[in-house]
Amino acid sequence: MNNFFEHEITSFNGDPSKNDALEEGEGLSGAAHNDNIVLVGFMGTGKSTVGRRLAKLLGREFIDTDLEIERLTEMTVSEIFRRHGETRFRSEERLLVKRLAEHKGYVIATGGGTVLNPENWRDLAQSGVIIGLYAPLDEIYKRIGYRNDRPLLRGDRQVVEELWAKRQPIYNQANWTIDTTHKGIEQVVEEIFSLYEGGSMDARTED
Ligand SMILES: Nc1ncnc2c1ncn2[C@@H]1O[C@H](COP(=O)(O)OP(=O)(O)OP(=O)(O)O)[C@@H](O)[C@H]1O
Ligand SMILES: O=C(O)C1=C[C@@H](O)[C@@H](O)[C@H](O)C1
Ligand SMILES: [Mg+2]
Repeated sequence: MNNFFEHEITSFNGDPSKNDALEEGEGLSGAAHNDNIVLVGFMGTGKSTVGRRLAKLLGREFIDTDLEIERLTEMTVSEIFRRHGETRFRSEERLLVKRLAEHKGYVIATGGGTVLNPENWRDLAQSGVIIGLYAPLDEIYKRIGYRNDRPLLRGDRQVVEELWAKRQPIYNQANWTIDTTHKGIEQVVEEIFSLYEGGSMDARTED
């Protein structure tokens, strides 16, 4: 367990503005600077896009678990789901997380379902700080609703809505949560960067 976990864990009550995990003057400072920075959140919240830019800004190695699984299996995520089922995908994810968590200094964009496995959450949390990216479902559909590369987004909206709602309490256990709804990608990157620099960004995410 490292210093990050002295922070209050957030509790989800349907309102991301209730996240008050970050106190004035706190940030990702000191020795913690080499810990992994792990982005979690629902599909389309920006983990991959933000993570890649953040890593570049910090001069860190960037790992996108979905892309890494695609590279290792030589299949797209959709292909894995279609040909072998979600269970196979989750087991690839689990194996990868175990290995990643042994490293330091990465920026890691997880897949939308990676941290639903408590063992993945535990390993990633032990390896660094977990930052939750939040967006409401309407916004997520605007961003990625037209795409067909996320098998779990292809179902009825009602089913996706249930999935989204069920997952929020899990994502909301992140050390910090950033509401990305009315923010551009660069702004989200900058907010995480400020945290990293030890600034006093307020994670309650007022716009
Ligand atoms: N803050 C934002 N504002 C507007 N569009 C965004 C924002 N963040 C991400 N996007 C866009 O949403 C799309 C999905 O982003 P991205 O692939 O980074 O999501 P993700 O969280 O990695 O999703 P997944 O869990 O499926 O991997 C991209 O087209 C990206 O440009
Ligand atoms: O939310 C999810 O469960 C998923 C999100 C994507 O990142 C991929 O990992 C895959 O499509 C499953
Ligand atoms: Mg992604």
